[in-house]
Amino acid sequence: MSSKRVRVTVPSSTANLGPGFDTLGMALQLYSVVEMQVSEQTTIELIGKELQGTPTDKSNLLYVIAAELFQQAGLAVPELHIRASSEAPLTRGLGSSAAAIVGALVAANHLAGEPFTRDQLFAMAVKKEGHPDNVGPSFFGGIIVATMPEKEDQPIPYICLAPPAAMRALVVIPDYALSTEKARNALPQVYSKQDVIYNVGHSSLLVAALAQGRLDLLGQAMGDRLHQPYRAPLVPGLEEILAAATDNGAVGAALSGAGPTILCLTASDSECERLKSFVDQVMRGHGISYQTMVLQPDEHGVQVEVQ
Ligand SMILES: Nc1ncnc2c1ncn2[C@@H]1O[C@H](COP(=O)(O)OP(=O)(O)O)[C@@H](O)[C@H]1O
Ligand SMILES: N[C@@H](CCOP(=O)(O)O)C(=O)O
Repeated sequence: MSSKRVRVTVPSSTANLGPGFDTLGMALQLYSVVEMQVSEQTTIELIGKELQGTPTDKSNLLYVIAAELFQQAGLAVPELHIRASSEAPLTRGLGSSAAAIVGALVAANHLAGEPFTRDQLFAMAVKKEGHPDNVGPSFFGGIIVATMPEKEDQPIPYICLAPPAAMRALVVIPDYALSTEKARNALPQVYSKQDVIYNVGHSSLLVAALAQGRLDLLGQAMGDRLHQPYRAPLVPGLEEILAAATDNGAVGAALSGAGPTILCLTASDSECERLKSFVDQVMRGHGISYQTMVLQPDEHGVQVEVQ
């Protein structure tokens, strides 16, 4: 077991990108940091306002995930000093839980002497989250197309695409929380054939458009009928922004992850000001306070430093 301190930096993610429910996601330059070191006693230090209210005992997600990794490696679970921070707000649809899981797995794997490969860690993270679209970008960076394997013991099949160079993400982050669990519970159990065909077509077109840098097609390709219509009642302003973002400077728009953050993609930084004033009008109309950030895609994924 290593006695060194490991520092892991993990990008946030915006999952689904509209029609790619549970299968598509993009990493963003908005980071979580997890530092971990074997210690005599477990202490969890959470830095910054975003992690306020998160447990600082052994029920903390970071500790739970690290402990599970040591157990799976056949090692005794050590006491740990964990220090963490998050630039992304939690429960907003920017993949904070996925980033925490990835950060804790990678840090603990390092302390344990690297018993697991990157693909095994990815599979462990996917098992925890239940879908690969937010943990994939946090691990690998860029745009990830992934699906669940046919059999449980098979590796997660994925492809990583480089985001189109000039593309920017304007994220509209409301000041209220919406847990992924609640937003998943809003979805139906069964879909019509037409809606399934609609999403297969849109998701396929979206992946091809992103691969070829065809930002002009995103507005159409980002249409979705599997989750956004059912989550819209939980996210005031979503319907209006999805309907008119492309008339106001965006090349496409979607609910980010399970929401309530709304993602607007633009072809350059210069389109963002016009888009911000449109978003402001919609959100004020609903009396929702929010913040916006203009983010570039992250292309590196998780980064490890041993100190
Ligand atoms: N750095 C962290 N440390 C501990 N728990 C975390 C951390 N980041 C996220 N979480 C947990 O993940 C939950 C948010 O997950 P979720 O509802 O899926 O929203 P998100 O869209 O932000 O991933 C938080 O309420 C918290 O329990
Ligand atoms: N496909 C999932 C993605 C959840 O992402 P998160 O960032 O909200 O955790 C879903 O839409 O439920």
